[in-house]
Amino acid sequence: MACENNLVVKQIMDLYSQISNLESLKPSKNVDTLFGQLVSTCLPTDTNIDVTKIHDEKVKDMRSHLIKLCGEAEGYLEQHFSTIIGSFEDNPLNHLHIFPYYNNYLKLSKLEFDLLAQHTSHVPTKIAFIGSGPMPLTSIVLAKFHLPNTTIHNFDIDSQANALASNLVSRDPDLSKRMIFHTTDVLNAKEGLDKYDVVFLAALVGMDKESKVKAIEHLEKHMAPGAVLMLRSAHGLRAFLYPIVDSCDLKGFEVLTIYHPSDDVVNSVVIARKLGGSSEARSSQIGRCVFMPCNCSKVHAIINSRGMKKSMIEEFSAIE
Ligand SMILES: C[S@@+](CC[C@H](N)C(=O)[O-])C[C@H]1O[C@@H](n2cnc3c(N)ncnc32)[C@H](O)[C@@H]1O
Repeated sequence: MACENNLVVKQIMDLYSQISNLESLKPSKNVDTLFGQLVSTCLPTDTNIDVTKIHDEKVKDMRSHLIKLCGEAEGYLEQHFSTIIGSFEDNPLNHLHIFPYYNNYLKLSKLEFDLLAQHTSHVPTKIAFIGSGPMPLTSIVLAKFHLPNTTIHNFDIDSQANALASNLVSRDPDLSKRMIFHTTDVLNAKEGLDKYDVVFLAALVGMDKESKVKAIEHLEKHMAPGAVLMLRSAHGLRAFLYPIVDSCDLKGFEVLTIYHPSDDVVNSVVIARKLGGSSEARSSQIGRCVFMPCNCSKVHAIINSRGMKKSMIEEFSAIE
């Protein structure tokens, strides 16, 4: 059936035409309602929509523009709430729950931490988060709840995002010391990238395939062999909201796991290891781990077995 005749795709296209006609994407009742409807329309995972198999140019063009609009709106939303939360007299980190998607970040960061723990034998001392934003919630949640002795270096192209973000953590006795901010385009971050055990690449860094692959190639060039790259991708209808990262985009890396949540965590998580690391680093993996999509944030590591239902797992191999 032609994709644009698909009822859900028609609903997404209708929401897209309303969103693309908005005067501004800054938070307002109308903007919040439309994006709330868009997210709930794209959340179901029981559809057979595969955006990579859409040939209808109109739908493909709509998707690439919609991803950009979502990214722009997400930036404004973070700016808006970071300004409010940062204005509290006491420690702003006591008020993070005011951010509408705070619970999603609690679940996404727990999922990413669980995946990291499945594939590494030691606690990372230094992490880089590329594209941290005005509300660097991934870094804050990881530092506060999962990695109490890790320093997180946050990179963002936007100096205002970093100013808002550093204000959020400035009055926290612990995170003010463990959260460092750098203003730079990821493509200009060279020296020092080989000092990180783990590098996260935000979903909004590289909003189309070409720029995503460019960022990944840059990181592959400058990361340490054996270091872990955590990326965010999308699957099914959710790929109308965020770009997809495929295994074939990760040349120079060994893709360890691609995990597609089936709850309200929108992003899929991709974890890969830069080739050339020590055998010790590789042996710290527990085989070719694959994960079954599940609602709970506890990730079930299942050693790959050919008998697994293909549709629920993706097998990985090193990409030279
Ligand atoms: C809105 S944040 C989302 C991340 C989210 N705050 C988190 O904690 O997971 C994404 C950020 O990526 C930044 N960004 C986009 N392209 C970038 C690039 N090429 N280099 C560095 N930062 C970039 C944007 O300025 C934006 O602030």
